[in-house]
Amino acid sequence: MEIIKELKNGKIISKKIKGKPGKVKVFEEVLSDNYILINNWQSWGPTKVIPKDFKLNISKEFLEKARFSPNPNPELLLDYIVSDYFIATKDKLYGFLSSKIGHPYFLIKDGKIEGYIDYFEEEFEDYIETEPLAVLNGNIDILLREYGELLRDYNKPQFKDWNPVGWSSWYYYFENLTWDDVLKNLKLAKNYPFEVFQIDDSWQKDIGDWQPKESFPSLKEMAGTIRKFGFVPGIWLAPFSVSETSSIFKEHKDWLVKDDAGNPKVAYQNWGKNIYALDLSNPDVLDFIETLFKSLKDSGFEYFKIDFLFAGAIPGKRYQNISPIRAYRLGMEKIRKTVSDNFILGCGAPLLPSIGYVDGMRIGPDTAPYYDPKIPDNLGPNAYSALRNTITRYFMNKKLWLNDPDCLLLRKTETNLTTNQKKMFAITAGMLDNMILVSDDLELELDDFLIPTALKLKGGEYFVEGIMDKAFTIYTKNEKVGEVKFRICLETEKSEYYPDKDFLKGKK
Ligand SMILES: OC[C@@]12C[C@@H]1[C@H](Oc1cc(F)cc(F)c1)[C@H](O)[C@@H](O)[C@H]2O
Repeated sequence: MEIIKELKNGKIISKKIKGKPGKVKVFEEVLSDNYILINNWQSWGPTKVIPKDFKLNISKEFLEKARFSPNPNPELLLDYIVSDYFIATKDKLYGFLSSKIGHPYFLIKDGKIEGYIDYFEEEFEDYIETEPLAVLNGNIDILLREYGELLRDYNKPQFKDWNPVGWSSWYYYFENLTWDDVLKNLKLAKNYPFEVFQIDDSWQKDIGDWQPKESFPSLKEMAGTIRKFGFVPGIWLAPFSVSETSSIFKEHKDWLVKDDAGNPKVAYQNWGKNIYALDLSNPDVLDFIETLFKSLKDSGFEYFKIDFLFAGAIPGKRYQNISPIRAYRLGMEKIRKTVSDNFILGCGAPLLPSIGYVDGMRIGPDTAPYYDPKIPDNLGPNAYSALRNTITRYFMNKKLWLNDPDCLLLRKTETNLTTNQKKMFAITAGMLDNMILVSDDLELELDDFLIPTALKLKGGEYFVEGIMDKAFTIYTKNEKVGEVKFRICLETEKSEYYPDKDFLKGKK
């Protein structure tokens, strides 16, 4: 039985289901255009415009390593154009309003847009209402903003109104960060308007063994030192991931998501290892998560970048026969409750299932010291695709969470980024009121005029026009700069801003 709620420019559809529905088809409509805006389920995946006959060219080798990173049903990517949560054309938007139990997605099949919700193996004794689907008609630029409002109003997320500015170690030091590097950058960071100083992947014994490795001090000393320099102590971890070499893997295989044969299931490969997923439906695992975050908080950390979160939502056998999405949200709820007054940045995270559990959300692939529109979207690092997602997912900002576009890389050496590419990123992130994080060795010479440039543009009302065109026009209005318009073409790297303002040109 279908439930329909009429809107001024469309409708919201849901239905009642029970039993073991598995993959439920809830919608289909002839595809009325040659170009579609598609979306990926998690932080690092693309939101982008493609022709309707686009070939994803996802290889089996890629899927062997990435596993569930690109999709909870990765095999679909071999045969179809898949779009998670929402899909659009220039005058229609089809968008699910939640992913609390099922995973909603679209396939392009035989010239049609088909909408599905995957409830995996979960069984429902009583009727449940399906994840609602909004079907909207109008100009896509307006519809995206409206979809963001519908998502906000349906999910009603609470998140901090603190829009952090800070430093992160990853994009210069990667896993080679030493404690001396931390101390050096802490001293230099005092010359910048940073509030947060975040240590990224490098400090830990192993993925799953969240104690400092020998060359780092205790967690208490790490956080205390950062605080002593006047910054909010931030730390990275991948809380739902367990590496094959970790003590958890050796001692608690019962805590892991299993395959049909009852063996631990590889969620993805990284760090040269097989990485497994914690079963968040298991009360003992939730106790582990609570103890972990309580100890990080008690050590003095106040900002948590929680990464590779998709691992918590992989399909497989669990302690309770609930959907992977429901299990994931149990884990996220536990983290949110344990560090409720601290800042949580989601990363590598399934987007809709994370609404309400994070304060900030990485909304694009990793940035990189290169900008290349020709690199195919494989969730890999690229300043071009990070900037593209910053624009195409702008409508989520300050409705669902604070958008984290990933870090500004401002160094003039050890990079292939031009000042113009850095400027495009900084101006866009500022105008769209995103989190502003820098990741460089602060001892290097930086195009650091872009930090006050971005900060001056923040805090306003904003809108993006031309989301499906070759060039975007970003509008911002705030009391510091008045009204600024920024026309940007990512492929040609041509951009113009109106009115011409000195601070945009590198004059302090
Ligand atoms: O291990 C630390 C690290 C790299 C990981 C993560 O970025 C990734 C992004 C990917 F697409 C794939 C992957 F394996 C990692 C995350 O997005 C980065 O910011 C940084 O924290």
